[in-house]
Amino acid sequence: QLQQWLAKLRVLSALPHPSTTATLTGSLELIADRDHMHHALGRAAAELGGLCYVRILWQPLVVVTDPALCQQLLSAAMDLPKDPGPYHSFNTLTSPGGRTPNMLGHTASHGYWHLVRKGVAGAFSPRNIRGQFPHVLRLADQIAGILRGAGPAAVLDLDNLLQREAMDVIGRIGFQTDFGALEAYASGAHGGGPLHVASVFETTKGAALEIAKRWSQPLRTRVWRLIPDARRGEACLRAAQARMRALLAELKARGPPAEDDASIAAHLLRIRDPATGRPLTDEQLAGEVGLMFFAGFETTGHTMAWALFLLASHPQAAARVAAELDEHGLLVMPRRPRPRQLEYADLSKLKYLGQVLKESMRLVPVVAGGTARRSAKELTLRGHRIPAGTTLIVGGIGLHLSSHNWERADEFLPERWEEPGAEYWPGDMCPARAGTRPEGSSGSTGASTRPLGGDEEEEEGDGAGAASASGAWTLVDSDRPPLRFAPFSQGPRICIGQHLAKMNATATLALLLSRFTFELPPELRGPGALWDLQARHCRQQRQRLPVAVPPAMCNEVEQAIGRVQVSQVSKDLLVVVAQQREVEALRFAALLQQAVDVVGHAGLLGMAARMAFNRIAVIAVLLCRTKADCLRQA
Ligand code: HEM
Repeated sequence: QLQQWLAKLRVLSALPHPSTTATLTGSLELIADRDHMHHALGRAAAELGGLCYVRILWQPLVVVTDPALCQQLLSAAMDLPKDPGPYHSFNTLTSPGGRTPNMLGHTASHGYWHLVRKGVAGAFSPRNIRGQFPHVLRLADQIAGILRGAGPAAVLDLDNLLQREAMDVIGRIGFQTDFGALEAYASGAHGGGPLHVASVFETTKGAALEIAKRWSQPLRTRVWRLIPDARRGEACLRAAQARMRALLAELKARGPPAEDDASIAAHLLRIRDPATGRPLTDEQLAGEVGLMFFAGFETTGHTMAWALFLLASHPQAAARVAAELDEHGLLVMPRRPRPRQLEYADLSKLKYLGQVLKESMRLVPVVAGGTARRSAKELTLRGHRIPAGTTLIVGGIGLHLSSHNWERADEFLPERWEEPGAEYWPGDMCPARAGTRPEGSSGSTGASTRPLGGDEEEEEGDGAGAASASGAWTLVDSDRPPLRFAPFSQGPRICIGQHLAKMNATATLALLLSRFTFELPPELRGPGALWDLQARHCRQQRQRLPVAVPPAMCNEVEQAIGRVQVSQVSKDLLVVVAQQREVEALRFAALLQQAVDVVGHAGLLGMAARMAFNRIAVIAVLLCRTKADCLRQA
């Protein structure tokens, strides 16, 4: 095995790779700094090109951000299976031990996956999503009520609120169930924060966070019994699985779904295996119920939070959104205190808001890791050999932030979307197509570019390579120009919830931005602010309303603060550091704590390690302070 592994590394090292690959850790630093991971991966893609090789610890990865290769690898024609490794932990969200893979984690794009994908496609059709618009509006209105009710002096966590809203939307549309996540917030049942009270939202967040930690800490799954934080994470996972089973029991207790029931649950319960006529087993159903729930709420919530953050840091763009809302009679103004109600048809008319949403999804794609694939056969890509069994990371953040794919790649420029076909790789950047710039949006078949709110044709499924209304498969048109914008991925395994996510995000942002303006505190303005920790201020029209939004993408602060709270070590000090953006100290302390947790719970040196940790954490914090007033607080 060692020989095979070394041989694989030798073959892969013919690909462009980072010059600073350490013998033991490889290029770990690329992902170790999670707050700046976006920049690091974007830079790596720009430096190394669209096809490169990186090793993270012992794991060799081929990272593909060349749009033409991404299109080819993710096409239905190529049918490249998913790599089971990265998806295993996601399966554990919905099934004990990850034994029953859900649709997302199914490696092959046929058989079970095809059955389920086709079976639920109707629930996500544009017509069905359009019918759910009033529910979304009601929930968005509930957030507005919370912002208003909190008053000008309150500090709110917008990212948390928006995730709650997305969760309630899925509860309503998916399962005709009220998860009450926003209600819990409004009634104060959320306690001191997302890690404290075991409501549906907190349990689910805790479970999702545990999965994220398992991704970034490979040994965690093996030693979880030794780490109190991991034990708590495991408890959240089990609680989340139990909730999914309880939800399924509730759904089944309602009896067979009515004919006109268009919910995701009804679609799942109607699925029959064509060969045996049997429905999905309870294990499979619980997995799919859980998947819909998990895949949709954090992604959509964070996406909305990032759009608000970017607008808050780009007042000119925010002013253009306000002008557009005003033009459509939707903006709250002194002369128009009660504007007309937002309608579904407005969503496609709010062109600039759509551009803002696209640009923030380009700049901060919440599924930053793209999709992981693994070929059973050796592949040849751009003349390079890729040995069988190599993990390929396709698309994701590098696709969106590489200067090979975009001009001024890391700037927030909603205006770039005014150009028709901006989502396609232009001919002059694309070696294989020099001079063949795509002709505007008319040729668009990319599902992620589909307009909202118009009179769309009914579409069962998802565009490129998706199941059509008849269930037949359309192959990706090989003449289609490659996409350089794919926040929902592409090909047959493209996100099934994209229409729902876009409708929810556009409607919620339109409603909130028609009533509030969001503003950053002065210390967070400036070019580097996007990539730093965020404590935000939001201004209600004519009155100040500070709102704190934690970093949506990586949960770094949430994790770090969570750990600090767990051990009661220097908690206040570290929270102050987090607020002041001295991330390094926080990360250092969190790392130390992880080490201490392992040692401490092995029963050896526990006390001594903890005492040492206290001291080192305090020193680290003091060393990292830059401002005199923070020193005083410390
Ligand atoms: C802004 C919000 C969202 C983003 C950015 C997003 C992104 C993605 C991406 C990139 C994938 C492919 C992942 C991979 O191949 O590893 C995916 C798959 C998936 N998403 Fe989403 N998603 C969002 C919202 C939703 C919602 C609201 C739902 C459902 C309620 C959902 C359900 C799914 C499912 C079931 C899959 C698996 C599809 C398959 O394998 O056939 N997503 N999503």
